[in-house]
Amino acid sequence: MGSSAASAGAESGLRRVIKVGTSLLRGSPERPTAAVIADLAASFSRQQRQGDRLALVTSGAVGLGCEALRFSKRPTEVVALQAAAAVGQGRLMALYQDAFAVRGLAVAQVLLTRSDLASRRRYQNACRTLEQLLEWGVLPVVNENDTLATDELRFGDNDTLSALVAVAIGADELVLLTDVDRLYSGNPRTDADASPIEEVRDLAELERLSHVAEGGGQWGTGGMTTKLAAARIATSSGIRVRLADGRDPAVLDALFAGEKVGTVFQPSSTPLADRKSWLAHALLVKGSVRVDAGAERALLQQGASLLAVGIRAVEGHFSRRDAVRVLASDGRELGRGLSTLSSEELRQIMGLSSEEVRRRLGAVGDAVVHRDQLVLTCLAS
Ligand SMILES: Nc1ncnc2c1ncn2[C@@H]1O[C@H](COP(=O)(O)OP(=O)(O)O)[C@@H](O)[C@H]1O
Ligand SMILES: N[C@@H](CCC(=O)OP(=O)(O)O)C(=O)O
Repeated sequence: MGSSAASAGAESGLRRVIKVGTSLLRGSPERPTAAVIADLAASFSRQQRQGDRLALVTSGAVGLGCEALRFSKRPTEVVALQAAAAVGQGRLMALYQDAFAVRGLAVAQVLLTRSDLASRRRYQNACRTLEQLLEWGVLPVVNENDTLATDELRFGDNDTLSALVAVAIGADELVLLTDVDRLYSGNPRTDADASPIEEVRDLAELERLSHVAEGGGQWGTGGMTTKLAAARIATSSGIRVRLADGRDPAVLDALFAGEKVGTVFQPSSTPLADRKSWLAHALLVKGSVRVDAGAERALLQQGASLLAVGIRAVEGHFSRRDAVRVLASDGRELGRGLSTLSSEELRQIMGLSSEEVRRRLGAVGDAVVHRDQLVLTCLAS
């Protein structure tokens, strides 16, 4: 995020986002939820004193709601999940408030929906609020606004949300705490031969590993699949990701001390800038445009804007300023960006020269997707 970069420069410590999954926050008879949170508070307060700026992304609203309602398993209907989250979110915050107060730390509830982050104005607003909390030394405790998020606009899991929060605050590191000690070559619960993976060096290696990820347990939602998606978002934005076992109360201190635990995903050496990262990851894509070989060359080799003359097909229904995928003629994704024209307008003018476009549509700019509003996702490494 623009403003965070400047203020982050003056800090002595690191900016870190720690995501705590449902699998941990459900607790166990030996280590109930309150004990998990008390351990987090102890580690957080030590690290804040070292100069780090920390934000927490927490799951657990549905899990704690289900516990309060004495449900034996997670409901599957969205409305029941939303109502359970409404029961659990207040309980979750009360636990954080109490445990962090013991350590002298104030906490702030931040509830976000996917559409908040997909609108640039609301995204920047959220960034500013998070920045203010960090400056005050107050811990943002972020969760998805489960009760309000509509089905098609839900993250559902908090892994993706945590990566976007890490991008939003200009974090150096994203820590994913879960109930498995690291990434394996297969789900260790079902595959006895799965071998541990300690380091994922770049995005190409991450892509090659995508097949190893499976879903999670009874209470977690995304499993390893969404953790790898989160790692892709964060590392392509220059943020190191560490996946570690939150069942171990000493794990955060070890991570903060720089010890090798869990799996580390190294950040890209050519990270996307803030705006491009937002275009690549936060947007809700409404449709796509397919371009010819000449347009593909102009976009990839010259960094040009996309003009109507290179568009061969338009898919979906979208309005001016909506996000679209830019596809090669064979369907490969080249990039994502904001379209200056609606799908209906584009269908009238695709393949036409800029002069002809103006004759038909009046005073519109040459670029259908301006290069400043376009990120070439196919070049990310
Ligand atoms: N390749 C893999 N390596 C490690 N864990 C995996 C893998 N594939 C699937 N998993 C599962 O992912 C689970 C963690 O995800 P999840 O239950 O969603 O946790 P959380 O609630 O912390 O997000 C682990 O318990 C493990 O069973
Ligand atoms: N927002 C939801 C989180 C959903 C969830 O289970 O996420 P995760 O811990 O990533 O599997 C909640 O608070 O229950």
